[in-house]
Order: sequence, then structure tokens, then C-alpha cells
Amino acid sequence: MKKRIGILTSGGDTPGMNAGIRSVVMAADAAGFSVMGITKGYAGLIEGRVDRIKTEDVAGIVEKGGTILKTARCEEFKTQEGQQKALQVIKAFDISGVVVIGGDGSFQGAKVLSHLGVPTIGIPGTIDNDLAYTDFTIGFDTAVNGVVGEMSRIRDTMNSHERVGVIEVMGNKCGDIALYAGIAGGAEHIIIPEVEFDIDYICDKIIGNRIKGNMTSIVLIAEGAGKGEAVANYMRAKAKLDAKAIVLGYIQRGGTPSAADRLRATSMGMRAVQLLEKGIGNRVVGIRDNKIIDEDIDEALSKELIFRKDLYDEFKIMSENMQ
Ligand SMILES: Nc1ncnc2c1ncn2[C@@H]1O[C@H](COP(=O)(O)OP(=O)(O)OP(=O)(O)O)[C@@H](O)[C@H]1O
Ligand SMILES: O=P(O)(O)OC[C@H]1O[C@](O)(CO)[C@@H](O)[C@@H]1O
Ligand SMILES: [Mg+2]
Repeated sequence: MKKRIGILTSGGDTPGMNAGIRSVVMAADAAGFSVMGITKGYAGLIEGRVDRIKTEDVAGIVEKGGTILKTARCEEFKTQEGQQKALQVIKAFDISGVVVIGGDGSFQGAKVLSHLGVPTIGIPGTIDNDLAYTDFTIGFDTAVNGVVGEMSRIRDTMNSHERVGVIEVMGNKCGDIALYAGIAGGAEHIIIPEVEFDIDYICDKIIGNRIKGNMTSIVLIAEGAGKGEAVANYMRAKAKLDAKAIVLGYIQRGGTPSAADRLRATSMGMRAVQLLEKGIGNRVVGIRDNKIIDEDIDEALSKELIFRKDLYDEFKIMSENMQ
């Protein structure tokens, strides 16, 4: 009988998940495997929402945001009972290996499946870029591009009113979206969880620049560092700045994936299938120094996230000299 691979997407959706699904389905097809699509992540696995997914089902999805398999956050899968239910479904559908596209939480689930004897491979799909073993996660590049686009729209209206735009972006506990978008979009200040910040210093800099005639002020704050609304309130109350908070929210997770995300997702999907072809599980695929890599899940998850201080230092040089 043909070997069967299961695939699911889990956690927050990201642009590029579909490119990953497409790649897995096509690579599996080429290797003579059939693929079962599991709808709504681990919740769907527990409920047995499993259906054959064929090459024709993935035609044209490379450019689509979201995930055709839907996604979920599933508390039940964190329990042994939920995990046993999932295992029974995997056995019932004769699935010999699983690909999980998701973030750090989803990888904990992939680890559980592997330890239950189901070879499982993780592909990093999260806009947060908060997985230490890989330089980039799928969806991060698109999210950063989206934020950069919104920044310039917000800057137009803030400039016209001589306001300060305090833009809150996602990222969970990681400041990468704010850091990368801050540099690419020319933010005057960024507030990220990895670095202590001094709100009075930021206010003084903005006021100093205004005195010199530079009225443009965009402050990006990562959600892990605090609320944009609190920063804007403080600026209004203490520094008499006309500050407006803007929470970008879910627009950061939607939209057509960037070429970089599509390319990475495609290569990672191929590698995932190659591993399962060899019966290898308990690994996660990633990208390091522009090369596709795979690593043991336990090792990858035990790595501490390294903050890109080099990028932050570059940002500081620009921020401090902006006038
Ligand atoms: N310790 C765990 N054991 C088993 N399953 C887990 C564990 N942690 C998380 N999961 C599963 O993974 C799902 C997704 O996790 P989480 O909500 O942390 O998102 P994520 O994969 O990190 O993605 P993102 O951060 O981009 O939203 C959880 O809802 C749960 O079903
Ligand atoms: O979709 P939800 O459950 O509101 O989760 C939002 C969270 O998901 C992410 O978009 C991805 O992890 C985070 O940046 C954000 O904190
Ligand atoms: Mg996460």
C-alpha cells in the first residue's frame, strides 16, 4: 500500500502556509506518497477531520494568504487524553508520518506526536520569527512588508496633522517585526521587549526634532513591549504631543505571501517530505545562512532566541541622527 503523509497547519495562520502545503503535496506525489489534509490543526486531528488532498487541490494556492487547511489553537491537544485521541485518528487513517506547519507551540505538539511514535516534521510557520534554530519563519517577511506599507500610509496622515504615530505591531514576545519594519520603514523610534526603553528620552527626541523643524515621528512598538495606547497617552499627558495609537492587528497576518516566504516554504516543504521518505521524524526544517537545514525538534526548541543586536545598533545610529 502507498505510504500516507498527514499535514496540518496550527497556531496563527501565516502567509506562505499554502505554499508549504502545496510543496508537501507535490513532493509527496512525486515520491509516490499520498497526502491526507488535516483540517483545523490539532483540533481537527482529534475530531478526525482528515481528507485526501491531491495535486489538483493545491493548484493556484501558492499566492494565497491564510491556509486552505484552516488552523486552530487547541487546548485539548495539550492533554494526554487529547493526544491519545489524535493518535487513534492517525492510526485509523493509516498515516505514517505528519508535517506540522506552525510556530513554537505547534512544534511542542509535533514533538508529542514524534514521541508517540509518529514520525513528525515541523515547518516554521509564524509571523513572529520567534524560533531560535531558524533565521526566518514563514510569514515573517510578508508581515514585515505589510507593516512597512502601512507605516508609509500612516506617516502621510500623521505628517499632515503634525502628529506622532505610535504603531503597535504583533510578534508575541519577540520584537523582530518591529525591529525589521522599523529599519525598513524608517521609524524614528522602536520599542521592543529585548531592549529597555526610556519613554521620556523618546519624547525629548521628538520635541527636539520638532523644534528643528522635523515634524515626522513614527514610533513602532512591539506588542511584547507594551501597549501603543499607553505610550500615546503618556506622550499626550506628559509631553503635550499630539500622539495617536494605531494597533495594526490582524492585517499583519493576512494577504498574499511575499516571494521570499513562498520560496522558503517551498524548499522547506520539499525537505520535510525527503525526511519522511526516509522514515525520519522528530525534526524541524528551517533556513540558516540561506541554506535549508533540519534539526532535532528537542534541540531546536531548547535553543534560546538570539536577539539581532547588530540590527538594533544600526537602527540606533539612524534613530539618534534623525532630524
Ligand atoms: N506543550 C504543548 N503540548 C502539546 N501541544 C501543544 C503544546 N503547546 C502548544 N501546543 C499546540 O499547538 C497549538 C498552537 O500553539 P500556539 O498557540 O502557541 O501557536 P504557535 O504554533 O506558536 O503559532 P503562533 O505563535 O504563530 O500563533 C496549541 O493550541 C496546541 O494545540
Ligand atoms: O490570533 P490570536 O489568537 O488572536 O493571536 C494573536 C497572536 O498570534 C500572532 O499573530 C502569531 O503568533 C501573535 O503575533 C499574536 O500575539
Ligand atoms: Mg508562537
